[in-house]
Amino acid sequence: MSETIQTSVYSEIGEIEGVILHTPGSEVENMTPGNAERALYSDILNLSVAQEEYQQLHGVLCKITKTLQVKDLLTEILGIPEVKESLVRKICKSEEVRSLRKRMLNLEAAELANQLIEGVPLNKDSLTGFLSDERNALRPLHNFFFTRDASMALYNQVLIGKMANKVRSREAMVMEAIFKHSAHLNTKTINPDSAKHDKNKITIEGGDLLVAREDILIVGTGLRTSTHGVDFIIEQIKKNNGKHSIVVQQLPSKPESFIHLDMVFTLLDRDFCMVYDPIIMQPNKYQTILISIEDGKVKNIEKQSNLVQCLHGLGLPLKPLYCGGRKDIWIQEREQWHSGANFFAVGPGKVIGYARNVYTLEEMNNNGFEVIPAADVINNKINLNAYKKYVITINGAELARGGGGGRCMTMPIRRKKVEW
Ligand SMILES: NC(=O)NCCC[C@H](N)C(=O)O
Repeated sequence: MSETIQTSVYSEIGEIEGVILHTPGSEVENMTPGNAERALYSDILNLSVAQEEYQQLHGVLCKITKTLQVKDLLTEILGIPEVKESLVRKICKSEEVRSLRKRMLNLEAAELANQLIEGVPLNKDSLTGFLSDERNALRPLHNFFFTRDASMALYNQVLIGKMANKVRSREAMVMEAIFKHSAHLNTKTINPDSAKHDKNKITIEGGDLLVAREDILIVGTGLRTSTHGVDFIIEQIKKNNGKHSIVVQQLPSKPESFIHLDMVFTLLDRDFCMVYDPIIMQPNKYQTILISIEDGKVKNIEKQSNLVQCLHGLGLPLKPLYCGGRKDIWIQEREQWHSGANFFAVGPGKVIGYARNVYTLEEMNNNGFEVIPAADVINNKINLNAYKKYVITINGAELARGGGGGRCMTMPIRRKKVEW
Protein backbone atom coordinates (compact mmCIF):
# COMPACT_ATOMS: atom_id res chain seq x y z
CA MET A 1 0.00 0.00 0.00
CA SER A 2 1.86 3.06 -1.13
CA GLU A 3 0.23 5.80 -3.18
CA THR A 4 -3.03 7.48 -2.20
CA ILE A 5 -6.15 6.39 -4.03
CA GLN A 6 -8.64 9.08 -4.85
CA THR A 7 -12.26 7.90 -4.84
CA SER A 8 -13.78 7.93 -8.31
CA VAL A 9 -16.75 5.71 -9.13
CA TYR A 10 -19.03 6.97 -11.90
CA SER A 11 -20.38 3.61 -13.05
CA GLU A 12 -20.90 0.01 -11.98
CA ILE A 13 -18.79 -1.36 -14.80
CA GLY A 14 -15.79 0.92 -15.45
CA GLU A 15 -12.41 -0.82 -15.36
CA ILE A 16 -11.62 -1.38 -11.69
CA GLU A 17 -8.60 0.43 -10.20
CA GLY A 18 -9.03 -0.16 -6.48
CA VAL A 19 -11.22 -2.27 -4.21
CA ILE A 20 -11.57 -2.76 -0.46
CA LEU A 21 -11.92 -6.33 0.78
CA HIS A 22 -12.10 -8.18 4.05
CA THR A 23 -10.95 -11.77 4.22
CA PRO A 24 -13.38 -13.61 6.52
CA GLY A 25 -11.93 -14.62 9.89
CA SER A 26 -13.24 -16.26 13.04
CA GLU A 27 -16.16 -13.80 13.12
CA VAL A 28 -18.00 -15.89 10.52
CA GLU A 29 -17.88 -18.98 12.72
CA ASN A 30 -18.66 -17.43 16.06
CA MET A 31 -22.33 -18.26 16.13
CA THR A 32 -24.57 -21.26 16.65
CA PRO A 33 -27.56 -22.54 14.71
CA GLY A 34 -29.65 -20.96 17.45
CA ASN A 35 -28.27 -17.45 17.08
CA ALA A 36 -27.24 -17.37 13.40
CA GLU A 37 -30.38 -15.44 12.54
CA ARG A 38 -29.50 -12.48 14.74
CA ALA A 39 -26.12 -12.52 12.97
CA LEU A 40 -28.13 -12.11 9.71
CA TYR A 41 -27.10 -15.55 8.48
CA SER A 42 -29.50 -18.22 7.29
CA ASP A 43 -27.03 -21.00 8.01
CA ILE A 44 -23.73 -21.48 9.83
CA LEU A 45 -20.46 -21.41 7.89
CA ASN A 46 -17.30 -23.48 7.88
CA LEU A 47 -14.42 -21.00 8.03
CA SER A 48 -11.71 -23.10 6.38
CA VAL A 49 -13.90 -23.80 3.34
CA ALA A 50 -15.11 -20.19 3.23
CA GLN A 51 -11.50 -18.97 3.31
CA GLU A 52 -10.45 -21.28 0.50
CA GLU A 53 -13.29 -19.96 -1.60
CA TYR A 54 -12.52 -16.40 -0.63
CA GLN A 55 -8.92 -16.86 -1.72
CA GLN A 56 -10.27 -17.38 -5.23
CA LEU A 57 -11.97 -14.00 -5.18
CA HIS A 58 -8.93 -12.37 -3.61
CA GLY A 59 -6.49 -14.11 -5.94
CA VAL A 60 -8.40 -13.02 -9.03
CA LEU A 61 -8.77 -9.43 -7.85
CA CYS A 62 -5.07 -9.21 -7.01
CA LYS A 63 -4.31 -10.07 -10.63
CA ILE A 64 -6.64 -7.39 -11.91
CA THR A 65 -6.49 -4.43 -9.56
CA LYS A 66 -5.17 -2.87 -6.40
CA THR A 67 -6.76 -4.47 -3.34
CA LEU A 68 -6.84 -3.11 0.20
CA GLN A 69 -7.78 -5.09 3.30
CA VAL A 70 -10.01 -3.56 5.98
CA LYS A 71 -7.94 -5.04 8.81
CA ASP A 72 -4.67 -3.54 7.50
CA LEU A 73 -6.28 -0.14 7.03
CA LEU A 74 -7.89 -0.29 10.47
CA THR A 75 -4.66 -1.35 12.18
CA GLU A 76 -2.84 1.57 10.59
CA ILE A 77 -5.32 4.22 11.63
CA LEU A 78 -5.52 2.79 15.17
CA GLY A 79 -1.83 3.61 15.38
CA ILE A 80 -2.86 7.30 15.48
CA PRO A 81 -3.70 7.91 19.18
CA GLU A 82 -6.51 10.45 18.60
CA VAL A 83 -8.17 8.19 16.03
CA LYS A 84 -7.95 5.19 18.35
CA GLU A 85 -9.40 7.22 21.22
CA SER A 86 -12.29 8.66 19.23
CA LEU A 87 -13.24 5.44 17.42
CA VAL A 88 -13.21 3.42 20.65
CA ARG A 89 -15.28 6.10 22.38
CA LYS A 90 -17.80 6.17 19.56
CA ILE A 91 -18.16 2.39 19.44
CA CYS A 92 -18.43 2.02 23.23
CA LYS A 93 -21.13 4.70 23.32
CA SER A 94 -23.11 3.22 20.45
CA GLU A 95 -22.91 -0.33 21.80
CA GLU A 96 -23.47 0.75 25.39
CA VAL A 97 -20.31 -0.80 26.76
CA ARG A 98 -18.59 2.29 28.15
CA SER A 99 -16.90 0.15 30.82
CA LEU A 100 -14.86 -1.56 28.08
CA ARG A 101 -13.22 1.65 26.94
CA LYS A 102 -10.09 1.46 29.05
CA ARG A 103 -9.53 -2.20 28.31
CA MET A 104 -9.79 -1.58 24.60
CA LEU A 105 -7.55 1.48 24.64
CA ASN A 106 -4.86 -0.60 26.35
CA LEU A 107 -4.66 -2.95 23.38
CA GLU A 108 -2.05 -2.55 20.66
CA ALA A 109 -3.42 -1.36 17.33
CA ALA A 110 -3.29 -4.79 15.63
CA GLU A 111 -4.97 -6.58 18.52
CA LEU A 112 -7.59 -3.87 18.84
CA ALA A 113 -8.33 -4.13 15.10
CA ASN A 114 -8.72 -7.90 15.56
CA GLN A 115 -11.08 -7.54 18.47
CA LEU A 116 -13.15 -4.84 16.82
CA ILE A 117 -13.78 -7.27 13.95
CA GLU A 118 -13.69 -10.67 15.63
CA GLY A 119 -15.33 -9.56 18.87
CA VAL A 120 -14.18 -8.48 22.32
CA PRO A 121 -14.31 -11.46 24.71
CA LEU A 122 -16.71 -11.19 27.63
CA ASN A 123 -14.89 -11.33 30.95
CA LYS A 124 -16.45 -13.91 33.21
CA ASP A 125 -15.30 -12.07 36.35
CA SER A 126 -18.74 -10.93 37.51
CA LEU A 127 -21.83 -13.00 38.31
CA THR A 128 -23.68 -11.42 35.38
CA GLY A 129 -20.81 -12.25 33.05
CA PHE A 130 -20.46 -15.75 34.48
CA LEU A 131 -24.15 -16.55 34.03
CA SER A 132 -24.41 -14.96 30.58
CA ASP A 133 -24.81 -17.17 27.50
CA GLU A 134 -22.82 -14.60 25.54
CA ARG A 135 -19.14 -15.07 24.81
CA ASN A 136 -18.50 -11.54 23.68
CA ALA A 137 -18.79 -8.15 25.29
CA LEU A 138 -18.66 -6.68 21.77
CA ARG A 139 -20.17 -8.97 19.16
CA PRO A 140 -18.10 -10.17 16.20
CA LEU A 141 -18.76 -8.41 12.90
CA HIS A 142 -20.04 -11.54 11.20
CA ASN A 143 -20.89 -9.76 7.96
CA PHE A 144 -17.81 -7.61 7.39
CA PHE A 145 -16.61 -9.68 4.44
CA PHE A 146 -19.55 -8.12 2.62
CA THR A 147 -17.60 -4.85 2.38
CA ARG A 148 -20.12 -3.50 -0.13
CA ASP A 149 -22.70 -2.57 2.42
CA ALA A 150 -21.19 -0.41 5.18
CA SER A 151 -19.81 2.29 2.89
CA MET A 152 -20.31 3.10 -0.77
CA ALA A 153 -18.44 5.13 -3.33
CA LEU A 154 -20.69 7.77 -4.85
CA TYR A 155 -18.76 9.57 -7.60
CA ASN A 156 -15.80 11.26 -5.87
CA GLN A 157 -17.14 10.80 -2.34
CA VAL A 158 -17.93 7.94 0.01
CA LEU A 159 -21.35 7.64 1.54
CA ILE A 160 -21.21 5.96 4.94
CA GLY A 161 -23.82 3.26 5.45
CA LYS A 162 -26.58 3.63 7.99
CA MET A 163 -27.13 -0.01 8.72
CA ALA A 164 -30.63 -1.35 9.19
CA ASN A 165 -29.45 -3.81 11.87
CA LYS A 166 -27.42 -2.89 14.91
CA VAL A 167 -25.28 -6.00 14.43
CA ARG A 168 -23.71 -4.29 11.39
CA SER A 169 -23.46 -0.69 12.69
CA ARG A 170 -19.85 -0.99 13.87
CA GLU A 171 -18.82 -1.83 10.30
CA ALA A 172 -19.96 1.63 9.19
CA MET A 173 -18.10 3.33 12.06
CA VAL A 174 -14.91 1.49 11.17
CA MET A 175 -15.25 2.35 7.47
CA GLU A 176 -15.90 6.01 8.23
CA ALA A 177 -12.76 6.19 10.38
CA ILE A 178 -10.77 4.48 7.63
CA PHE A 179 -11.97 6.85 4.91
CA LYS A 180 -11.37 9.86 7.11
CA HIS A 181 -7.93 8.95 8.35
CA SER A 182 -6.16 6.41 6.14
CA ALA A 183 -3.10 7.76 4.38
CA HIS A 184 -3.91 5.42 1.47
CA LEU A 185 -7.28 6.90 0.70
CA ASN A 186 -8.33 10.36 -0.29
CA THR A 187 -12.00 11.16 -0.23
CA LYS A 188 -14.72 13.22 1.34
CA THR A 189 -17.26 11.27 3.35
CA ILE A 190 -20.98 11.86 3.69
CA ASN A 191 -22.63 10.55 6.83
CA PRO A 192 -26.43 10.24 6.92
CA ASP A 193 -26.21 11.19 10.60
CA SER A 194 -25.67 14.72 9.30
CA ALA A 195 -29.24 14.77 7.93
CA LYS A 196 -31.37 17.67 9.11
CA HIS A 197 -34.64 15.73 9.26
CA ASP A 198 -35.79 12.25 10.18
CA LYS A 199 -32.28 11.06 10.94
CA ASN A 200 -33.54 8.08 12.87
CA LYS A 201 -35.67 6.87 9.98
CA ILE A 202 -32.78 6.79 7.53
CA THR A 203 -31.19 3.48 6.65
CA ILE A 204 -28.89 3.03 3.64
CA GLU A 205 -26.81 -0.03 2.74
CA GLY A 206 -24.43 -0.27 -0.22
CA GLY A 207 -26.08 -3.36 -1.72
CA ASP A 208 -28.97 -1.07 -2.59
CA LEU A 209 -27.00 1.68 -4.34
CA LEU A 210 -25.89 1.25 -7.95
CA VAL A 211 -24.13 4.07 -9.78
CA ALA A 212 -25.32 3.20 -13.28
CA ARG A 213 -23.94 6.24 -15.10
CA GLU A 214 -22.70 9.72 -14.16
CA ASP A 215 -26.30 10.93 -14.26
CA ILE A 216 -28.19 7.80 -13.18
CA LEU A 217 -28.38 6.17 -9.75
CA ILE A 218 -30.46 3.06 -9.14
CA VAL A 219 -31.53 2.56 -5.54
CA GLY A 220 -33.33 -0.37 -3.95
CA THR A 221 -35.69 0.26 -1.08
CA GLY A 222 -36.99 -2.37 1.30
CA LEU A 223 -35.69 -4.02 4.43
CA ARG A 224 -32.28 -2.36 4.33
CA THR A 225 -32.63 1.04 2.66
CA SER A 226 -35.62 3.04 3.81
CA THR A 227 -37.55 5.61 1.78
CA HIS A 228 -36.02 8.21 4.12
CA GLY A 229 -32.63 6.81 3.11
CA VAL A 230 -33.51 7.43 -0.54
CA ASP A 231 -34.67 10.96 0.39
CA PHE A 232 -31.25 11.56 1.94
CA ILE A 233 -29.60 10.44 -1.30
CA ILE A 234 -31.88 12.82 -3.24
CA GLU A 235 -30.65 15.66 -1.03
CA GLN A 236 -27.03 14.78 -1.88
CA ILE A 237 -27.71 14.63 -5.61
CA LYS A 238 -29.51 17.99 -5.48
CA LYS A 239 -26.16 19.55 -4.60
CA ASN A 240 -24.91 18.80 -8.14
CA ASN A 241 -25.61 20.84 -11.24
CA GLY A 242 -27.34 19.48 -14.30
CA LYS A 243 -29.82 16.67 -14.83
CA HIS A 244 -29.82 13.56 -12.66
CA SER A 245 -32.11 10.58 -12.43
CA ILE A 246 -32.65 8.34 -9.43
CA VAL A 247 -34.50 5.15 -10.27
CA VAL A 248 -35.97 3.53 -7.18
CA GLN A 249 -36.88 -0.15 -7.09
CA GLN A 250 -39.03 -1.47 -4.28
CA LEU A 251 -38.00 -4.87 -2.94
CA PRO A 252 -39.91 -7.63 -1.15
CA SER A 253 -39.15 -8.16 2.52
CA LYS A 254 -39.21 -11.95 2.24
CA PRO A 255 -37.29 -14.17 1.83
CA GLU A 256 -34.01 -12.71 3.12
CA SER A 257 -32.32 -13.24 -0.25
CA PHE A 258 -34.10 -10.05 -1.40
CA ILE A 259 -32.43 -7.81 1.18
CA HIS A 260 -30.62 -5.66 -1.37
CA LEU A 261 -31.18 -4.58 -4.94
CA ASP A 262 -27.90 -6.21 -6.01
CA MET A 263 -29.42 -9.60 -5.16
CA VAL A 264 -31.95 -9.18 -7.98
CA PHE A 265 -30.25 -6.79 -10.39
CA THR A 266 -26.65 -6.03 -11.37
CA LEU A 267 -25.00 -4.33 -14.34
CA LEU A 268 -22.73 -6.50 -16.47
CA ASP A 269 -21.75 -4.38 -19.45
CA ARG A 270 -22.64 -1.19 -21.33
CA ASP A 271 -25.57 -3.09 -22.81
CA PHE A 272 -26.25 -6.08 -20.53
CA CYS A 273 -27.71 -6.47 -17.07
CA MET A 274 -28.54 -9.49 -14.90
CA VAL A 275 -32.10 -9.66 -13.62
CA TYR A 276 -34.14 -11.87 -11.36
CA ASP A 277 -37.18 -12.07 -13.59
CA PRO A 278 -40.09 -12.20 -11.07
CA ILE A 279 -39.05 -8.98 -9.32
CA ILE A 280 -37.47 -6.97 -12.11
CA MET A 281 -39.34 -7.88 -15.31
CA GLN A 282 -42.70 -9.39 -14.40
CA PRO A 283 -45.67 -7.21 -13.43
CA ASN A 284 -45.81 -7.22 -9.62
CA LYS A 285 -46.57 -5.00 -6.67
CA TYR A 286 -42.98 -3.78 -6.28
CA GLN A 287 -42.92 -0.35 -7.86
CA THR A 288 -40.24 1.24 -9.99
CA ILE A 289 -40.19 5.01 -9.52
CA LEU A 290 -38.22 7.59 -11.49
CA ILE A 291 -37.10 10.74 -9.67
CA SER A 292 -35.88 13.47 -12.02
CA ILE A 293 -33.64 16.14 -10.54
CA GLU A 294 -32.52 19.25 -12.37
CA ASP A 295 -30.23 21.97 -11.08
CA GLY A 296 -30.87 21.23 -7.45
CA LYS A 297 -34.62 20.65 -7.65
CA VAL A 298 -36.81 17.56 -7.83
CA LYS A 299 -38.61 18.18 -11.15
CA ASN A 300 -40.75 15.08 -11.30
CA ILE A 301 -41.48 11.77 -9.58
CA GLU A 302 -43.35 9.13 -11.53
CA LYS A 303 -44.10 5.44 -11.58
CA GLN A 304 -42.48 3.38 -14.34
CA SER A 305 -43.46 0.02 -15.76
CA ASN A 306 -40.18 -1.66 -14.81
CA LEU A 307 -36.53 -0.96 -14.12
CA VAL A 308 -35.16 -2.11 -17.48
CA GLN A 309 -37.72 -0.08 -19.44
CA CYS A 310 -37.09 2.94 -17.28
CA LEU A 311 -33.34 2.76 -17.94
CA HIS A 312 -34.06 2.40 -21.65
CA GLY A 313 -36.06 5.61 -21.47
CA LEU A 314 -33.06 7.33 -19.89
CA GLY A 315 -30.86 6.35 -22.83
CA LEU A 316 -29.41 3.24 -21.19
CA PRO A 317 -30.80 0.30 -23.18
CA LEU A 318 -29.78 -2.98 -21.54
CA LYS A 319 -30.45 -6.54 -22.60
CA PRO A 320 -31.57 -8.46 -19.52
CA LEU A 321 -29.96 -11.83 -18.85
CA TYR A 322 -31.94 -14.08 -16.53
CA CYS A 323 -30.68 -15.36 -13.22
CA GLY A 324 -31.32 -19.12 -13.31
CA GLY A 325 -32.02 -19.05 -17.05
CA ARG A 326 -35.35 -18.48 -18.76
CA LYS A 327 -37.29 -21.67 -18.39
CA ASP A 328 -37.85 -22.81 -14.86
CA ILE A 329 -38.97 -20.63 -11.94
CA TRP A 330 -37.70 -23.16 -9.40
CA ILE A 331 -34.20 -22.91 -10.87
CA GLN A 332 -34.46 -19.12 -10.94
CA GLU A 333 -35.46 -19.11 -7.27
CA ARG A 334 -32.68 -21.51 -6.30
CA GLU A 335 -29.95 -19.60 -8.08
CA GLN A 336 -31.19 -16.20 -6.89
CA TRP A 337 -31.14 -17.54 -3.31
CA HIS A 338 -27.45 -18.33 -3.75
CA SER A 339 -26.60 -14.88 -5.08
CA GLY A 340 -26.92 -15.89 -8.73
CA ALA A 341 -27.78 -12.33 -9.79
CA ASN A 342 -24.99 -10.76 -7.76
CA PHE A 343 -22.06 -9.97 -10.08
CA PHE A 344 -19.08 -7.72 -9.55
CA ALA A 345 -17.88 -6.00 -12.71
CA VAL A 346 -14.13 -5.50 -13.06
CA GLY A 347 -14.67 -3.81 -16.42
CA PRO A 348 -17.39 -3.52 -19.07
CA GLY A 349 -18.50 -7.09 -19.88
CA LYS A 350 -15.99 -8.51 -17.36
CA VAL A 351 -17.54 -9.85 -14.19
CA ILE A 352 -17.04 -12.20 -11.25
CA GLY A 353 -19.72 -14.53 -9.84
CA TYR A 354 -20.31 -17.91 -8.23
CA ALA A 355 -19.56 -21.14 -10.15
CA ARG A 356 -22.48 -22.93 -8.49
CA ASN A 357 -25.14 -21.02 -10.42
CA VAL A 358 -24.77 -23.04 -13.59
CA TYR A 359 -28.01 -22.05 -15.31
CA THR A 360 -27.18 -18.38 -14.87
CA LEU A 361 -23.71 -19.02 -16.32
CA GLU A 362 -25.20 -20.90 -19.25
CA GLU A 363 -27.45 -17.93 -19.96
CA MET A 364 -24.41 -15.64 -19.91
CA ASN A 365 -22.37 -17.99 -22.07
CA ASN A 366 -25.20 -18.05 -24.63
CA ASN A 367 -24.84 -14.28 -24.76
CA GLY A 368 -21.14 -14.15 -25.42
CA PHE A 369 -19.60 -14.30 -21.93
CA GLU A 370 -16.70 -16.74 -21.73
CA VAL A 371 -16.92 -18.73 -18.47
CA ILE A 372 -13.46 -18.79 -16.86
CA PRO A 373 -12.71 -20.63 -13.58
CA ALA A 374 -10.87 -18.48 -11.03
CA ALA A 375 -8.08 -21.05 -10.73
CA ASP A 376 -7.17 -20.53 -14.40
CA VAL A 377 -6.74 -16.82 -13.77
CA ILE A 378 -4.78 -17.29 -10.55
CA ASN A 379 -2.47 -19.91 -12.12
CA ASN A 380 -1.85 -17.75 -15.20
CA LYS A 381 -3.38 -20.38 -17.44
CA ILE A 382 -5.26 -17.85 -19.47
CA ASN A 383 -4.73 -14.31 -20.64
CA LEU A 384 -7.78 -12.28 -19.66
CA ASN A 385 -6.93 -9.64 -22.25
CA ALA A 386 -7.76 -12.19 -24.94
CA TYR A 387 -11.46 -12.02 -24.01
CA LYS A 388 -13.85 -9.15 -24.62
CA LYS A 389 -16.53 -10.53 -22.33
CA TYR A 390 -16.10 -12.98 -19.51
CA VAL A 391 -17.42 -14.23 -16.21
CA ILE A 392 -14.78 -15.47 -13.79
CA THR A 393 -16.28 -18.11 -11.53
CA ILE A 394 -15.37 -18.63 -7.89
CA ASN A 395 -16.53 -21.48 -5.69
CA GLY A 396 -19.27 -20.41 -3.37
CA ALA A 397 -20.57 -23.41 -1.48
CA GLU A 398 -19.90 -21.76 1.90
CA LEU A 399 -19.59 -18.06 1.06
CA ALA A 400 -23.08 -17.95 -0.42
CA ARG A 401 -24.51 -19.10 2.92
CA GLY A 402 -23.48 -15.75 4.38
CA GLY A 403 -26.12 -14.24 2.11
CA GLY A 404 -24.17 -12.50 -0.63
CA GLY A 405 -21.99 -12.88 -3.71
CA GLY A 406 -19.27 -11.15 -5.75
CA ARG A 407 -20.74 -7.66 -5.63
CA CYS A 408 -21.51 -7.87 -1.92
CA MET A 409 -17.93 -8.90 -1.12
CA THR A 410 -16.29 -5.96 -2.89
CA MET A 411 -16.22 -2.22 -2.20
CA PRO A 412 -14.84 -0.46 -5.29
CA ILE A 413 -13.17 2.88 -4.65
CA ARG A 414 -11.91 3.70 -8.10
CA ARG A 415 -12.98 2.87 -11.64
CA LYS A 416 -11.90 4.22 -15.01
CA LYS A 417 -14.57 6.30 -16.73
CA VAL A 418 -16.62 4.31 -19.22
CA GLU A 419 -16.72 5.31 -22.88
CA TRP A 420 -20.42 4.87 -23.50
N1 LIG B 1 -25.03 -6.51 -0.82
C1 LIG B 1 -25.45 -7.65 -0.23
O1 LIG B 1 -26.46 -8.21 -0.63
N2 LIG B 1 -24.78 -8.07 0.85
C2 LIG B 1 -25.06 -9.30 1.50
C3 LIG B 1 -25.21 -9.12 2.98
C4 LIG B 1 -25.57 -10.40 3.69
C5 LIG B 1 -25.59 -10.28 5.19
N3 LIG B 1 -25.74 -11.55 5.82
C6 LIG B 1 -26.70 -9.36 5.65
O2 LIG B 1 -27.80 -9.86 5.89
O3 LIG B 1 -26.50 -8.16 5.79
